[in-house]
Amino acid sequence: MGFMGDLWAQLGSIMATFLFVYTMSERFVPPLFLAYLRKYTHKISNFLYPYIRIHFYEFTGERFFKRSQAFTTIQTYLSANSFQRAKSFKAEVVKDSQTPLLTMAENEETTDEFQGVKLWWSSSTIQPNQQSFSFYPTSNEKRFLTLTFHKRYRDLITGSYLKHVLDEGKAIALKNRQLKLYTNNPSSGWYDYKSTKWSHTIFEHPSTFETLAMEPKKKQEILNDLVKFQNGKEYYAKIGKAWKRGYLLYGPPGTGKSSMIAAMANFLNYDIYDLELTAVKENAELRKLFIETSNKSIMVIEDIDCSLDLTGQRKKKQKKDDDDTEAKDPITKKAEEEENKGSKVTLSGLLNCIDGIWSACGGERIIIFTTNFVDKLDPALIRRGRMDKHIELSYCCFEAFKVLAKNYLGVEFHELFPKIEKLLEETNMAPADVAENVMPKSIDEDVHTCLQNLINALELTKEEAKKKAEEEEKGLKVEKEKEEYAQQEVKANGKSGEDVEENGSTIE
Ligand SMILES: Nc1ncnc2c1ncn2[C@@H]1O[C@H](COP(=O)(O)OP(=O)(O)OP(=O)(O)O)[C@@H](O)[C@H]1O
Ligand SMILES: [Mg+2]
Repeated sequence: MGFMGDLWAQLGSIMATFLFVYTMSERFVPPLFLAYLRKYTHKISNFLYPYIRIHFYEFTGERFFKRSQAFTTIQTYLSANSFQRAKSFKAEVVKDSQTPLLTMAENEETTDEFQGVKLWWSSSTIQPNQQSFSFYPTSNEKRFLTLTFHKRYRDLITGSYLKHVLDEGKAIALKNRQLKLYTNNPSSGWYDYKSTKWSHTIFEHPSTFETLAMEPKKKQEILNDLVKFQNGKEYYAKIGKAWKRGYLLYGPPGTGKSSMIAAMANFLNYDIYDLELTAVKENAELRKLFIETSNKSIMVIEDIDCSLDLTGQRKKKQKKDDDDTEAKDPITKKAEEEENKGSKVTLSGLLNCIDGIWSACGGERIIIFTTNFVDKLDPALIRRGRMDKHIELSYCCFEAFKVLAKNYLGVEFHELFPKIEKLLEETNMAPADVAENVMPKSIDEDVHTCLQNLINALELTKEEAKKKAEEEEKGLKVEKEKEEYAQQEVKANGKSGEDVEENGSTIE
């Protein structure tokens, strides 16, 4: 840093002298001669300052909306490589609160070497023009990193070195990567350029595919699918398809849909974006949210059937058009206006984000919908190509129970297993309920007691289901009888009616 600082100070005064001479000459020297002078001034300044500088800003894009990935990656690279040379760092705690991650502090400089070539990196901040004085740092500071190198190495640096920095930075980031769980912020707070559309917290869900209770064959199939997707960069490029995949998880409550999403994130090492659709006001906002997501991520829309009236919206609109001609009373009108004030995200807006042109910004993304009622969804939403794989998570089978027994009780076999197997075949119980029944409730409960608790619960559920079925059958029987009775009455009345008519005509 000392070397560069001195060099620039000397160069500064030489440049100032040149500028002075140049300005004076503009007044007294003829234009032709001035053109020559300009050419040589440029050559001399190039000779005296033969360095190239490249700036990497923290926020890029129009109006600096988007956080630059290059900035973050370079920062990661520098934090790993400049520890010996820079003197001032900012510390940030990462994975499992082990050693903190150090990034170069503002206005700090460090050197790097690549294939025998020396380069300089510095970090700087531009303070915004402020009207009022404040003791506190402002949130509108613009940070950037500057790379300085001799122009002789232009090709080497812009070609190989920058690629090396970005690749290595990415690899380090992946190693230190801590999964994040993002949720969308209400759009009312989006308008500060630095404020983000997503808030995040550290994602530390313990669910994995080992702890997930389901048929081993089905589990393996899903794992294979995920691995194929993750390694499919070239394949997707070859077939001309955006590198993304949609999963629809459906099944009754407590069958492991959310647990499976967590297991997928842990398996793939992807962040989760939990999209709360009801907080999104319109399609344009939805698009902005999709753009702000990063690669290697899973976008989740839970309970899609409840999030929005996506299924009914098109029908409703049609109906509304029909109704428009009719006059509406003020109360109905007001209720409709209130309804429209909420989310205006439409089915086509959502479909457009999933597989329209917007989905092409970035790859390696998974989108997951969950629902308890698959039949309620619009077929357009879940057709293959959008939701490529439909996964049904169902009631607990014996294979799934064995996973739970191993996880919760540490047993792979027990004399009560055959009885449980039989009961599970005859009963519908969600894995969440099986898990709850199997879990020891106190330190005195041993494996046998826990399994017996499950058997009791299964027998109770079986009994209840039997009663319910009987009642339903009874209800159906009564309904049928009523219907038959009504039909007989109609028949009888019809006959007597005919008689009356006949009689009537005879009387006449
Ligand atoms: N297949 C499963 N394997 C392991 N644990 C499970 C499974 N299903 C449910 N559980 C347990 O039950 C709890 C609830 O499950 P989860 O939240 O994944 O269900 P869900 O299908 O998302 O339910 P909902 O439809 O109500 O959102 C989990 O915390 C987990 O402990
Ligand atoms: Mg769930």
